[in-house]
Amino acid sequence: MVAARELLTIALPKGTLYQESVKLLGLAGLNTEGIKEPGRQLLLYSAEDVVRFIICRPTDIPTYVEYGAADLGLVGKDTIVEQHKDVYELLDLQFGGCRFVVAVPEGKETNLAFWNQTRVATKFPRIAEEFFRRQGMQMEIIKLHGNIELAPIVGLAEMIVDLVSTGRTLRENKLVPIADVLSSTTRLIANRVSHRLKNERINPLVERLRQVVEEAYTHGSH
Ligand SMILES: Nc1ncnc2c1ncn2[C@@H]1O[C@H](COP(=O)(O)OP(=O)(O)OP(=O)(O)O)[C@@H](O)[C@H]1O
Ligand SMILES: O=P(O)(O)OC[C@H]1O[C@H](OP(=O)(O)OP(=O)(O)O)[C@H](O)[C@@H]1O
Repeated sequence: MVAARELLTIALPKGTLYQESVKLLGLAGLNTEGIKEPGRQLLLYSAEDVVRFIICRPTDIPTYVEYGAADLGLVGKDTIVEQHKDVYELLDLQFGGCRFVVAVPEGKETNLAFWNQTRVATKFPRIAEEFFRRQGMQMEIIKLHGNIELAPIVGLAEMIVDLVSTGRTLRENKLVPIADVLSSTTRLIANRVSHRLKNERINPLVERLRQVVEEAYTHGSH
């Protein structure tokens, strides 16, 4: 008798990373028809694969995975570093690439050390704090939840630490990068217990994903 496959729960990030996450899982052999256009549904089930998908905010993915509400999750490295949750990072999926920079208004001093003991606005306070500690700088970190570029324009902070992808937002708000903080791509993370107990389900999927990513990378589709 063939043993029934254990249910695998995968947390997917809403937003920027969603479509590419679904595409990658599809290429790795999962039936993703039901999750391509999820509408307002937050929990979807693929009976064929014995997989359940949780659709949540990117910032919440490490929490779902740490507590085991999801066995696996796809999320940006930036979020993993910022959240510092106890999860196991399995694979670099190599899409959703972006970098974090320190930026100041155009025409202002570009030597980072000059800005010691000033205010920096960011959505990622831990990433910023660790960066400035390594630089030997003491900054007042102001946590915001979005539209970070506004802060130096209206005098809330002297500088920002924020994500740059195309560079358009910085340019349109007349800000220039003066230091690199972190590079980020999407990672596959696992709950530590699931990784041990559900290895028969997780390992083959990880291997298929690894092949898909390697092929995509070799053929330059990312
Ligand atoms: N141009 C980009 N803008 C935003 N995020 C990007 C971009 N390029 C890649 N990313 C990656 O996508 C992740 C999620 O970004 P997204 O904007 O979809 O979420 P969010 O609205 O910031 O969600 P939350 O508020 O839950 O963090 C980022 O943490 C980053 O790893
Ligand atoms: O270099 P670009 O391609 O212009 O992308 C960078 C922008 O994208 C992100 O913002 P997002 O749209 O996620 O909104 P937010 O500011 O509310 O986080 C980030 O915070 C920048 O503002």
